[in-house]
Amino acid sequence: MTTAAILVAAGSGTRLGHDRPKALVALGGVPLLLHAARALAGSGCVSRVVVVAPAGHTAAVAGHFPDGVVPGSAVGVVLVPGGASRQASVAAGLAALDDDVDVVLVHDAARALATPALVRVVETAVRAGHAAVVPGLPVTDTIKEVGPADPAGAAPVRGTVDRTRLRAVQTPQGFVRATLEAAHAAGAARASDEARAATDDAGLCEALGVEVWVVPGEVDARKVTEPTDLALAELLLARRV
Ligand SMILES: Nc1ccn([C@@H]2O[C@H](COP(=O)(O)OP(=O)(O)OP(=O)(O)O)[C@@H](O)[C@H]2O)c(=O)n1
Ligand SMILES: C[C@](O)(CO)[C@H](O)COP(=O)(O)O
Repeated sequence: MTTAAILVAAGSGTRLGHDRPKALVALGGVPLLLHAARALAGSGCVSRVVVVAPAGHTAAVAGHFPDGVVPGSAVGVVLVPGGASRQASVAAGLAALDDDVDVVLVHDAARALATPALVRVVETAVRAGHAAVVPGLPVTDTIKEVGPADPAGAAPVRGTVDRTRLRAVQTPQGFVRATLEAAHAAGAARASDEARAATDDAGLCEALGVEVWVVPGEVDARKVTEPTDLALAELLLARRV
């Protein structure tokens, strides 16, 4: 029984707007991807991490993992270059897993402050018998379904969704390896086109008819997408020390 993690870090970070790929942007002086890798290693349940690096930046990424391990741990790191979409990057990570791995956690470098405790909760739920597990939080805004927007950008409301039935899902997402591989194989045609690619791995499993389970997520696992998210992450990090 071996659990490995795929840490997807190959995105460009267009919405964050920095001069380097988002995963290499510093949070409290440490790159996002290193925060995320430390949480995976610190969970105690992850034996290896496959880091999916931005094309053209593999040397910079490797520099953060001297001796081929997550710093401060004995958890080995393998580096692979990413793809055109998040889905393609996860597929590249899947292809690099060792044969003994039976459970896979897929984690966004952009969710840098997800805690080791959350990693354990997800992994435990998979080991307990759920083939696909995602962390999620209740939605706090009222959600409207809308029609096409007019030229000024205003869109007509088509309805109000029952938010008690909704969850905003996070990573790490956990899977029985064979389930995740089957889901990626079935959805492979979508991976090269960002517009058609799955936005998360659980979605690929759902498309295959696999039941996906949600466990409680955490505020700290919020995704760094835009500059205000990075500012908020700095506050969350400062609160920890
Ligand atoms: N081709 C891609 C695209 C995304 N990701 C990773 O998937 C996670 C979630 O993606 P997102 O937050 O959307 O990152 P970016 O694609 O970099 O953001 P943007 O859309 O603003 O460019 C990130 O850790 C990102 O590095 C990846 O590995 N490969
Ligand atoms: C996987 C994810 O973080 C779950 O919420 C999310 O779907 C990533 O989406 P993005 O469009 O790649 O940021």
